[in-house]
Amino acid sequence: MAPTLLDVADLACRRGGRPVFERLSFALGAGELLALTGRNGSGKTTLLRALALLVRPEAGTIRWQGSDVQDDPETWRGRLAWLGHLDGLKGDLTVCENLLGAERLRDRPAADDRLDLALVAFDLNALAHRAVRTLSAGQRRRTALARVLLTQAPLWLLDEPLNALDAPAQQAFRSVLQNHLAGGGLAIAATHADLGVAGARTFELAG
Ligand SMILES: Nc1ncnc2c1ncn2[C@@H]1O[C@H](COP(=O)(O)OP(=O)(O)OP(=O)(O)O)[C@@H](O)[C@H]1O
Repeated sequence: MAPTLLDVADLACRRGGRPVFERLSFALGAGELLALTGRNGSGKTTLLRALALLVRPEAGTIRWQGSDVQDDPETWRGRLAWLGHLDGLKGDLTVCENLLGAERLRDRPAADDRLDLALVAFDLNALAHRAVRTLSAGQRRRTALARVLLTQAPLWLLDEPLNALDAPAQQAFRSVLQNHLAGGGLAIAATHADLGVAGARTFELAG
């Protein structure tokens, strides 16, 4: 097993006043993928949101290389790429503008070659200058995944990444994810389907 980078210990979260999970612990190292499984409502999204500091845990710690991420939320957010249920894209902007805008927000303008690679990886070249509101659900999902790739963040948090993707797009996603892991990246993905990535570990939330 790779040395631990992300260490989650005794995490507990409540939503709407009800406990979702408690005493949840796991560790993840470079090159590892954790697939979060479990029934509807078992807490997969809640766990991803807690890791992204979008939901405040009731108890427990999230450490990156030994430091509590709550001590420096800004730096922690810079280490994450987030793909939610909703794609989080701006409908009036084009595919390219969405990708470049997200990187500008991170204060890391994307070089043209990295943008091209992200567009090619998800077969988006022909759609690059289309407004996102004119795209299909799968095309929007591919755009959101291209944005994840563009971040070059070490930890990817992905909520149902295969949603709306056709078979070629699912294959493109697998290959991008495998490259990310091979380069020492980490990923945590909530999923109801087999991600199809060899060596993935599974963490089942009991609900
Ligand atoms: N904003 C909210 N307010 C109150 N309760 C919430 C809220 N969001 C989620 N919950 C509750 O928290 C629990 C966990 O929800 P969560 O979305 O994390 O589950 P999930 O495993 O991702 O489900 P699914 O497989 O349906 O996507 C559920 O019981 C849900 O009803």
